[in-house]
Order: sequence, then structure tokens, then C-alpha cells
Amino acid sequence: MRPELSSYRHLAAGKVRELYEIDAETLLMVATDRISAYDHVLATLIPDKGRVLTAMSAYFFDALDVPNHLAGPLDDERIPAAVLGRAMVVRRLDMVQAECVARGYLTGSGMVEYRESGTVCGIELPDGLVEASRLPEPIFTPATKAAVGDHDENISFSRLTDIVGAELADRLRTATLDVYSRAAEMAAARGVLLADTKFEFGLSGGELILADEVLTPDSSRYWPADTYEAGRVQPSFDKQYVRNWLTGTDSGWDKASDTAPPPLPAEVVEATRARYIEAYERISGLSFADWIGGDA
Ligand SMILES: C[C@H](c1ccccc1)n1cc(-c2ncnc(N)c2C#N)cn1
Repeated sequence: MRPELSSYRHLAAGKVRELYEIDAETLLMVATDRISAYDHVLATLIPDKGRVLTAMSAYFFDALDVPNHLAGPLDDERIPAAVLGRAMVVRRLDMVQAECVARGYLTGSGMVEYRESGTVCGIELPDGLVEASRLPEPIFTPATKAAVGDHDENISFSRLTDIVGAELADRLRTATLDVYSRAAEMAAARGVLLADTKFEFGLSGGELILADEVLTPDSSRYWPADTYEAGRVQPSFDKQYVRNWLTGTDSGWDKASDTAPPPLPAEVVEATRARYIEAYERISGLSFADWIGGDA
């Protein structure tokens, strides 16, 4: 008999995720069907988003032979029925207080910084790069962890060294770039570009452990390879329908205003759900219909 979610102490809430305590050594990380866009958590849920993103993390944890924080199978008996398929039982770790970001392409905050200084996190880049340029090689661009709702702040490797020490900073950089490169190669083989991704690591007995969600569309930028063209903002593989509707005339919403976005129409919800499933199936080669949970 599976326990009720209410039997676990709620520890933390992210924009779209929840963290619960199972016991002193074990946590339950739950992915909700919430979606965020333009720094707002939308009022409309995307059915199965939590399950798709959990399936994506589970796929990569399995495919990448990197020590990770999973403490049980994705159908572990400790997972409540209400969140089966969108929750992971994980080891409680001493989390490294930095976001470990790898970038293979120039966009987002990296592009903003490059325009101002020709560098990203203190890393000098060639002249003449434009929005979505592929970088000569992937770069490690750490950031400090922001409070929920705030933006992470990009920091230099030297600053990271001040925060976590030189030895751990070097291990974080190596692990981040290694996992990014392998995942990017896997995705590219299936026609999807992994532009950048954010990892979180923890420590257990001095060992570096890959934690949090990994290589999901919420922690990464995925672009369709067949429409890739440097020099313009690329369409998000998963959120473009939402972005286009919110910034189009039908929504009546002004992105520059401080007002909450309106609810999404059913056709945008369904198209977005389908894109999340397509991303998972294309990248993993697995069928989402075979994933656990749902109809809980
Ligand atoms: C950012 C993320 C979070 C998720 C869900 C909701 C709010 C925050 N989070 C993960 C831990 C964490 N702490 C100890 N051991 C771990 N294995 C993990 C993990 N993963 C702390 N925060």
C-alpha cells in the first residue's frame, strides 16, 4: 500500500516542483504539471508535464553512468499513488551551493553578458558571435542559486573557487562539461540541439553526485535542429506555443506589464503537452505511453 503524500513533511517548493522528506536520509522530489513563462508560473496546468520531465530525468540518469542521487526505482513503493510517474525517491545530499551550467550555444543571459563584455562568466569568447551562435567549445558558466522567483547570477570560475574551493570547483567544471557533451551528442543524434543545461550536484562522503532534475526542458534549452539558424532567437522546443500565444494579440496580455498572464486556451495546452511528449520520445527513443503513473 503506497503512503499518502500528506504523510511526508513538505520541505521546499520551487516554481514547478515540490520537495518532501521521507526520512532523515531520503527525499521525495515531485514534478508538478505547472509551467512557467516570462518569469510567471501560469494558472493553467499542462497535463502530464510532470510525468514527462520525470521520465526524461530517469532516462538520462540511466543512460549516463554518472553517480546520481536516485535512491530507488521510479515505481518505488514509497512514492504516493497521486504522484507516481512524476516523483523520484532521492538520497538527501549536502548540496553544492552553485548552479552548474554548461553552454554549447550563446543565448539568454550569456548573450546579454557577451554583448556587454565579449565574455561570459569571465570566459573570453571570439568576436562576432550572434544570438544562438554555436560556441567553439562548450563552456562552464556557474551561477549562484537565486531565491524562488529571482534570477540566478552568473559568476566567474574564480568566484566559484572562492565559494566552494579550488578542488571542488574543478571537479564541478569537469563533471558539468562531460555530462553536457555526452547528452548533447545523444540529443543531436536524434535531431535535437541541447543549447545549454543546468545541473545541481551534491556531495556524499566526498563523492560528487548528480542531483536535482537532469536534462529536462525546464533545466535546459532544447532546439529543433532542422530549423536551427544562428542570428535569431531559436524557437523553444517545448514552450514556443505558450510564448507565441502569450505575446500574440489573442491573449490580451502585455509581457511588459506586471500583470499575471491569462489562462491558456485548450489548444495551446494540448499542443504544449504534445511537444513535451515529442521531446521525450525523440530524445529517449522510448514511448511515453509506456511510462508509469497517470490517471491517478
Ligand atoms: C532545487 C531543488 C528543489 C527541488 C524541488 C523543490 C524545491 C527545490 N532542491 C533539491 C535539493 C536536494 N537536497 C538534498 N538532497 C538532494 N538529493 C536534493 C536534490 N535534488 C534541495 N533543493
